[in-house]
Amino acid sequence: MRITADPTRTMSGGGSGNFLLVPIPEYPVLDCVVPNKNVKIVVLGASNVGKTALIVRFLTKRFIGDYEANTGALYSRKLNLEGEEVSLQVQDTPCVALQDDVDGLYCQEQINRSIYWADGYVLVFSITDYNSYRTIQPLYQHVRRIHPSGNIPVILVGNKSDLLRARQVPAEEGEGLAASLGGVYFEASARENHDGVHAAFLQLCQEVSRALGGGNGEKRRAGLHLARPKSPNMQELKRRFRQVLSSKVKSASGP
Ligand SMILES: Nc1nc2c(ncn2[C@@H]2O[C@H](COP(=O)(O)OP(=O)(O)OP(=O)(O)O)[C@@H](O)[C@H]2O)c(=O)[nH]1
Repeated sequence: MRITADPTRTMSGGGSGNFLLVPIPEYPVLDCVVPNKNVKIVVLGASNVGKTALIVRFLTKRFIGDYEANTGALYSRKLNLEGEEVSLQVQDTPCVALQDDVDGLYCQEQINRSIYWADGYVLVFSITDYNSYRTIQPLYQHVRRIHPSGNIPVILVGNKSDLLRARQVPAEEGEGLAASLGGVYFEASARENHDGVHAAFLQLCQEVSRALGGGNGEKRRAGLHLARPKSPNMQELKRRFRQVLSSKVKSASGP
């Protein structure tokens, strides 16, 4: 099935250029009128750390206060990376949790599929929640088990940096952990700052794009044609658009 952008679902964010937030076409991706390089990233972390808020902030430049617990929406937009236009897909995921009784991680099958599907990983914890920080190392090991060989482009995001007084994770611990994972550490606030969030996602997108090399379309793993993760919930997407648009109208008509 080929899906072109529906104007009612397309937004032009000031300065964000070429903005698209549309359902991902079923297949074949290469039939679509989109750039021939496809950057696929997945956002992972414990409950309530701000995964959805970070994605929405990156894609819309907005912070929308409350979200329903997410079931894993997939977002798409075009992005200009170092002069090259690429198609970016960002997969939101339900939370992961540490298991108390065993040395491991509770991770839904849906998340495993997203990890397998993705080329780059945003690992998120909240600087106000040490337990969310503790999930990162096992989470990274989990990603490694799914991709046992090769380079894993990863960034570590300590979110909620606006809540400094509630900080439980020192910045040095975040930096140290990121270094041990071979990634860069970003402290960000989805609530208060678009630039930090943008810088973090951009760093990962560039890394993935370089790893994909010459833009010849989908990276294949061992020749497999991988199923993409679950389709986005259209009602949920429409609801978020209504939220964004109504806040736009409010801010335009405000004092
Ligand atoms: N103060 C502050 N609150 C934030 C920030 N980012 C997200 N939040 C809030 O944290 C709560 C959780 O945000 P979500 O984006 O739903 O977090 P999530 O990780 O997707 O949550 P799950 O659906 O449980 O996996 C919401 O109430 C957000 O408004 C931030 O940077 N600062």
